[in-house]
Amino acid sequence: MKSPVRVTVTGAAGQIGYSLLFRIASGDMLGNDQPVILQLLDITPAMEALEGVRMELDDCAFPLLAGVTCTDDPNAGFKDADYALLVGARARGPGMERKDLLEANAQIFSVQGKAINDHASRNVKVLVVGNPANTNALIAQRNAPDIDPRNFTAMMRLDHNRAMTQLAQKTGSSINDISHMTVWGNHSATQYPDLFNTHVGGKPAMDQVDQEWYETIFIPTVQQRGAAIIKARGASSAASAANAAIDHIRSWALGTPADEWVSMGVYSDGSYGIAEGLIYSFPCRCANGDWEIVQGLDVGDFSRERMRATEQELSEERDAVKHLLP
Ligand SMILES: NC(=O)c1ccc[n+]([C@@H]2O[C@H](COP(=O)([O-])OP(=O)(O)OC[C@H]3O[C@@H](n4cnc5c(N)ncnc54)[C@H](O)[C@@H]3O)[C@@H](O)[C@H]2O)c1
Ligand SMILES: O=C(O)C[C@H](O)C(=O)O
Repeated sequence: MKSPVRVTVTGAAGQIGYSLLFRIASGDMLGNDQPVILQLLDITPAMEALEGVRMELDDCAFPLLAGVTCTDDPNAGFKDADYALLVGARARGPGMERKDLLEANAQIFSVQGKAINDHASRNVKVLVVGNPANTNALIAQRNAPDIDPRNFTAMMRLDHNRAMTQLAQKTGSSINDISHMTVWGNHSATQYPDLFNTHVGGKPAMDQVDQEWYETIFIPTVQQRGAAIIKARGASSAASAANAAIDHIRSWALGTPADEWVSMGVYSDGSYGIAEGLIYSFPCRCANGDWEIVQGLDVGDFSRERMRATEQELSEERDAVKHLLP
């Protein structure tokens, strides 16, 4: 049996937390041979509810769960963390864009970035889920100067999974037939789900759908899916968000299949002409606990324009929080 790894989850008493923790503890995220210690962080008024979640975790008698701590202190919450899932933040309501949350949530990520810098493992893998996820990841990363910036990522896997299903349903195929999906940019309404390199049943997706559906149905449906769920449920996506967080960390830690990639919000190194240092979603291959941006994909004028628009939005978000970026 491997020795346990420490997984910090913030906002652990919230909606996503409730769908996420039990799957981490059951081995869905890191494999069924990897014991975990859960370090649950939330704010002081949520401590009683969090205690209830801990009681339920106990009551599952998970063989892989080697310990659970609950705290409202970020310094304790991130102590020696090997993985950190930053979920805790306000969620948007109807009629809001995710960037409307910047002011309410940005401070959380500067405090937590500093706590990660001071207390987490030097190899900690950080996934930011709380919105606006990419810019919150940038804030955390910039407040953790002693950690490799590549270790800070933002969740785009929900968008990636949404795009896979929309395409499978349109083409009457199984999700297992879809490969090489890419969602570029920001987890926002400017994100660009790109089918030009995607395959359905091993053949180019764009030969199997028409351009009009792609432009007027597919792209807006994926871009607006979060809002559609808020409208229908009266609350933002939770189980599918937790599932995407599991998928993101699992790919990063355990690798992507040969010749396949996933979409991850990662530190831009200037690939595809995207400004260095933004947390931008690229197609990524993962192996040996590391990720790399897939190079050399076909990017025509249609794609280039949309990749730039979402980059521009991320630059504006970055400028809006520059007081929090050391
Ligand atoms: N990136 C994505 O794809 C994606 C998908 C779904 C939701 N989200 C975002 O995830 C976040 C959480 O969503 P939810 O539905 O679980 O919300 P929720 O309101 O149910 O839970 C949020 C939890 O965070 C806690 N929290 C607030 N401030 C905190 C702090 N400083 N430290 C630790 N915990 C803190 C709250 O007390 C609460 O328990 C929201 O910002 C939402 O918009 C992102
Ligand atoms: O849309 C939201 O605000 C929640 C989440 O980011 C989502 O995409 O479902």
